Amino acid sequence: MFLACAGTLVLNCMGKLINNIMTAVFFELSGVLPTEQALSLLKDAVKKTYKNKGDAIVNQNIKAVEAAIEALRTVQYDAAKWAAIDCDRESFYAKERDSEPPTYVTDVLDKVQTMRGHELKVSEVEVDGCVPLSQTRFAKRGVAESVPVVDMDKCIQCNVCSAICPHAVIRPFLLSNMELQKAPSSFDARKATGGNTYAGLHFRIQASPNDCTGCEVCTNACPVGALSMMPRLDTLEKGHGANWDYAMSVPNRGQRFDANTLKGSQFQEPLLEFSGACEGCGETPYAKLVTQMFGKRLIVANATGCSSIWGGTAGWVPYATDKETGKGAAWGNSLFEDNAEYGLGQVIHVRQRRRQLRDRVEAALARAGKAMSIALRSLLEQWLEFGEDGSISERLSDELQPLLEEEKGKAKEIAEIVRLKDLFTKPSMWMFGGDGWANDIGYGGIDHAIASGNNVKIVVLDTEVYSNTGGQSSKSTPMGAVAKFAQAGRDQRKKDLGAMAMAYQHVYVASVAIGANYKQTVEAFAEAEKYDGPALLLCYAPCIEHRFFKTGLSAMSLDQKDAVECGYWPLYRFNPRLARDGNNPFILDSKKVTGDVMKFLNRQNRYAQLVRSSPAVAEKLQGELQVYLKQRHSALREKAAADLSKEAASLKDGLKEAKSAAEQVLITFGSDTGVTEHVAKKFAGFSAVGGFSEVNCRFPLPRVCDLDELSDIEELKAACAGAICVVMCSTCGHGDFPQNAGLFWSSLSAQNLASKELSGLRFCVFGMGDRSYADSFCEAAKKIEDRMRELGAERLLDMGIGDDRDEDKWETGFQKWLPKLWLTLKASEPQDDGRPKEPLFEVKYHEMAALQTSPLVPPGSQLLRVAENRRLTPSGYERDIRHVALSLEGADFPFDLGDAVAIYPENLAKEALAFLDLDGDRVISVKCSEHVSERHRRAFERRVTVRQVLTTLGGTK
Ligand SMILES: Cc1cc2nc3c(=O)[nH]c(=O)nc-3n(C[C@H](O)[C@H](O)[C@H](O)COP(=O)(O)O)c2cc1C
Repeated sequence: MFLACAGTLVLNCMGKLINNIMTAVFFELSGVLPTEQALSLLKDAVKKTYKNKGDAIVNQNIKAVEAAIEALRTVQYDAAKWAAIDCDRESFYAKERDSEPPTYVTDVLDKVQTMRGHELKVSEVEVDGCVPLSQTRFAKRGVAESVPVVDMDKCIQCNVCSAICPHAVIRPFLLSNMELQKAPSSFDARKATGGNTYAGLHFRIQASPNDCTGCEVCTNACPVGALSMMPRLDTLEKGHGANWDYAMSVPNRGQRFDANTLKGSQFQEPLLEFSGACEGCGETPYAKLVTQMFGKRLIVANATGCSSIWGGTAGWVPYATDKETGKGAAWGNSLFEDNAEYGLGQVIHVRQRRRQLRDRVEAALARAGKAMSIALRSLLEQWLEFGEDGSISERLSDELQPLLEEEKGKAKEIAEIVRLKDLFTKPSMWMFGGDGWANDIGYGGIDHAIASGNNVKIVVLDTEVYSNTGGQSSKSTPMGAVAKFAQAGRDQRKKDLGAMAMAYQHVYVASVAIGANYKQTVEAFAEAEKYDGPALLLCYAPCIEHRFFKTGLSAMSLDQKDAVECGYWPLYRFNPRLARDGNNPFILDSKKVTGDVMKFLNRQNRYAQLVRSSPAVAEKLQGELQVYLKQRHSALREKAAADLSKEAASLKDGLKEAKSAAEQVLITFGSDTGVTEHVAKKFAGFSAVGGFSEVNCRFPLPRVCDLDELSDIEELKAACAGAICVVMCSTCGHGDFPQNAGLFWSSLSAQNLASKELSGLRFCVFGMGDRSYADSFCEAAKKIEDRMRELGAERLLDMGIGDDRDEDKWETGFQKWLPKLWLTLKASEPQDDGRPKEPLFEVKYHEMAALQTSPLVPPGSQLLRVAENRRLTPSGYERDIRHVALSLEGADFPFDLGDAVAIYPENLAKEALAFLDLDGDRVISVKCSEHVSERHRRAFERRVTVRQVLTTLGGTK
């Protein structure tokens, strides 16, 4: 006789009760105690353990104990064969691996995994405490009962499922035509949407059945219900394992996209994957996001706590290296009480060594500049200038490494630089830890680190309790919650770490909840990294210790949303940089409280159990908590407005007369290649001639944002309250929405919106397009206008149209529409007062030899070779019609029917140089003002020659 059928029981529905099921089975089979006595003791233990969770949970566990014994069945087996089974990796789990693992996995981890750890030799284990990365991708635990499967007909390609997945097991993939043709038959993909950057690509969401934990977080977070759960074994049968393996073999195209956006970040390879965190963990999505945004130059100092356990469980390490470049996150763990000092030490160490490198580079250029090749000299000079920008430094470092290696023998000064070459890339240095670390045990260190003004970036994964050690209360545990050491409900307010850090005034602080607002989270991480100084990110992380009724952590993202909506968890960003420019540094991102706090609290047993055990205490503490939350929200609202009103006092005075009749305006744009964005900003510039402190400002400074920033309908309504909304939108693809308007359109077109959802909202639309796209001419703008009207919004003005085919392109239609718009806004037309405006570009000359110039290509594009350029019309004929053939040789350039190729003509620089009397070989660097678009700014990330600017960048301004 052998084991029981408890496995069937587990699969049938009792997976979450596995502990008690297996304990019951153990006593029955082992005979340690008479079964009846053992079961009676076990049931007593169940009652004691779960009494605070309520009768339903107690009864469920007792039922599981009884059912386990009833489900026991005898299985006949051959004892000799059983004893001879070789529990090695081939027969165990390795068959699921899609590629050959490194020797550390086969020689060390597999032995541990298959209970042969005793065979390990000391020499096989790393002696210095370092272990190789990227191990978990070979673990293939296959623990989920069910895993998510996508319905590509419903998927809107928003990448939310991937962003919220705690284990990086569900990801978006982009494939070329050829790659799609080679894909397995069940690999269902759709044309990638979102504008030019996606041209010719196909999109699919795919989960890895053998890495997924089955938490269902993604299924619940999907805004359109495109994901459903399917038994794992069925998905394997239907080819989803093969789909995943195939998707992973396709080149990653992340470099085409901006990692500092929600959608773009999810196309970057996550360098934290398949960790052993609890299913539905609320912490890991934040750490994973950091690896996607900055992973290739990331250094993490991790405090002890959950994040050090899922982050570095010996020996399966979930931090990984990038498959293509081998670069990845460097991660180290220190104690609770000294992690901030550990991280600060690293920051200071790197800063000092980089200063040393800078000195050496300067010395080498001064003393050995002549010995160097022009290319090396120019790259070193560029590094001196741009090396403090993380991503530019990474690119320069890649270009520098081979040259330094080649030329290190030329002079001892060059050889000295080589010793520090790992520091050409500016690392992105972060500290991770939980609320116990940040608020209690490590607080002294954190305070010291942020007060020092150093560039420390601190992520607090706030589960509001010591999760890893079993749920002890921390200073972050809110009033009224039950935790160990606070069994009668915590009677103190949660420590306001954010307020304490903001009091310093020089610390960037953000409070985020990824499932509530993905965009705000990504923005906060991007701003924190960019900020030259300390940053503190408070991240709301639902945890098993919150003990959610019914849903468990499957509703992790929805819980975050509810927490924000009811005012339990505020979303804000405090950016001292804004104050330097005279603006209010505090932005409250969760302006409105709409949800019910009590409903939110009562879904979690940490609050509900107090209601059962001590109703009077619960009423008192939860009442006080509600009062506090209200007070805090109004204080945050005031903070967001009050400072501004101070800053704006002069503006208001000046505005009194001039703009008393003028309307507030919100300008929002959808733009693919930047033209509409330019028009929107130009219009905003007209509106606020001279800027914020200018008395002649024509009406209150308008907010300008892209449409996706308003993709939450509530946000749209709030932003338009009391203002006129001017929507400017182009059409791309063939009737598609621009890439920064797709999410907006998904929300606006949702069928579940009330018929008068937008009543009271006043708006007008300016569409940009090309009438040669006859049937889809300005389709996106038209759709927006129709839908807003359908939802009860009031259109104030007929749609304006900017047509590429008009004489002055969009300008023709815009100039006709503009006077009507001024009238609508009750504002006089702007007069050019002739005063100088803030310069858009600042140009600096450099005394250096000519640069080796490669053609400048607009970001997101690839350069193709012109294979043929032949005039088709006779030379005397007025029209110059040509046959141009482009070579696709060696380009990762999937090409689909209907896609577009842009030809960027070169200016005749010779004439321009002569006209402007400039030396084309002079080297310049260009600093762009904030009003220059990101796209154009990126063109000036490196030094260029005057000729280059006039030849290829002439269209920039
Ligand atoms: C690849 C591509 C596809 C386009 N598709 C359309 C279209 O379907 N309908 C339309 O009216 N205009 C279309 N246009 C024209 C653009 O809307 C127009 O050039 C506009 O000024 C671009 O503005 P933007 O840079 O802000 O996106 C397309 C342009 C490109 C480059």
